[in-house]
Amino acid sequence: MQSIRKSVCVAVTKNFNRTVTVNSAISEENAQSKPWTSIPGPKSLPIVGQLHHFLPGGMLADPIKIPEVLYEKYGPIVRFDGRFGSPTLIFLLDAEASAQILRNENWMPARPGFASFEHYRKRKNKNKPDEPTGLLTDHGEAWRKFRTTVNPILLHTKTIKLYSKILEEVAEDMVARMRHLRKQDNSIDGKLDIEMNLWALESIGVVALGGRLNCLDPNLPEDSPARRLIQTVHGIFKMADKLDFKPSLWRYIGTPNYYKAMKCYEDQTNLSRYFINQAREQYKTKDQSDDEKGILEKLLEIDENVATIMAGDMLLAGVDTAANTMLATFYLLAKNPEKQNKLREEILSRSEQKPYLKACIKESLRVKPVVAGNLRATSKEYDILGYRIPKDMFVTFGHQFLSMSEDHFPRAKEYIPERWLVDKTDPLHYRNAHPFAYNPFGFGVRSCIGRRIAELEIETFLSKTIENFQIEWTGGELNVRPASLNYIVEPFNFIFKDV
Ligand code: HEM
Repeated sequence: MQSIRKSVCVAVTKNFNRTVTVNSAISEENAQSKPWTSIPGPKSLPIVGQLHHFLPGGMLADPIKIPEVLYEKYGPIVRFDGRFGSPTLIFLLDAEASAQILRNENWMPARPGFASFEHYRKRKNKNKPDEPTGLLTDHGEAWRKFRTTVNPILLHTKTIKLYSKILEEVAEDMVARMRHLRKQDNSIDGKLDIEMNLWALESIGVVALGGRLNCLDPNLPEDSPARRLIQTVHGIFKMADKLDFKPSLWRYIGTPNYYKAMKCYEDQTNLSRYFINQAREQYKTKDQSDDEKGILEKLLEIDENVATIMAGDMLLAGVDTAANTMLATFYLLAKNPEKQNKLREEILSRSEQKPYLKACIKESLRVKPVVAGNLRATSKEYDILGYRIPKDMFVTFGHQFLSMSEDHFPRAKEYIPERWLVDKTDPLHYRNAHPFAYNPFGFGVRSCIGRRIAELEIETFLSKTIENFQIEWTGGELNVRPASLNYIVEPFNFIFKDV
């Protein structure tokens, strides 16, 4: 008899029987579980596969409703067949089943999702195949080695705290810029998403490179490197969606989108190198003690290549994520003026601790997370919810669906920062939810390395905004365009009144 490592969970949610078993080998007991090909999912047609469901009139035409529609129709596990090189995906909408895979994949987790970017970086490295390409695109031992090098510096609280003052200056400059852009009716002239991108790039720029990029200069030209870098960041997430998830023939032939993507990746690499080289020139004139040294300086002392790649990846991963979280938080506070007033009271009290501020941001990431789901490629076979999932299968965890579910968070659709503060006797207490129902920064050793940085940036800027402006929303629902990230799009019906 084989020795089998196994954990089993049985529960009933809605009408679906749930069983989760994780095995390194299949036992007689769970040989009953069905093959992954029997997992229910939208019907495939010859050639087009499941594409027609996403077209106007199709059941998945509204991207925001996809998880709800899938859950109602198929239950907590759904299969999407791959076509033309796009991977087959198993969509998990169950917290316990997600926990089973994420916990078991936590030794050296593989997060697919940037295959075409990885292809670009590996092709660029073809004469040095052993060189790393970075946390977003490396897997296995290469990823582990890179992450082990950067973790002690990027996750060091004292190092992150070094940036508090300069991030406050960035926030003050952004508030001044918003005042400058305000029209007579207190709305902002121009596109608020671009403005938030400029703030996010300036903020992550000071952390990644140790100096100001001057993105908030009122005379910043339209073709400035900062604005071009922002465009390439949007491009990378857009291309990941088009080439790496949707059906595309780029793996077999050079499609027009393939060439577009390669150009975008090249531009992003060159633009971030431009900023990194500028920062390195400035270091030459600085004489700093070890305590004052920032992330780039410390990484440069360890490994020049790792330092350059990490700085570039921060300028990539830290822009759209922080900008869209900011926009979502503005909206939720504008729609909930009593919460906004409570937050302002805490900020104006000048108290050192700001629990309500932190709770407001946590709640925004629950209600309107910028990353709706996460991904892993399985490193072994699993028995999940009665199905056998093979090794190397792509599994998506629908974390936004779970964090908005009444099964985990009472009054789930409401914005209630208090749920992160009340004690455990209160039904709203966040710990009543399954721990894997709320994962906005991912899970485990592969979770977001920029989490503390993002939190500090957002807390600093949100404080300054709420201190200076009463934010209102003048109508309609907020428009969210889900893609690789949840993008908040026009119209931006915000009013920023002086407090
Ligand atoms: C609100 C802001 C942000 C959110 C919600 C967010 C969310 C995430 C999520 C969900 C992941 C995947 C984790 C996993 O696979 O388990 C991730 C990975 C990552 N994030 Fe963030 N992120 C944010 C901001 C940032 C910032 C500011 C940086 C810059 C340092 C950053 C850098 C990264 C990197 C480099 C990875 C890949 C980590 C790895 O694979 O080892 N993120 N982020």
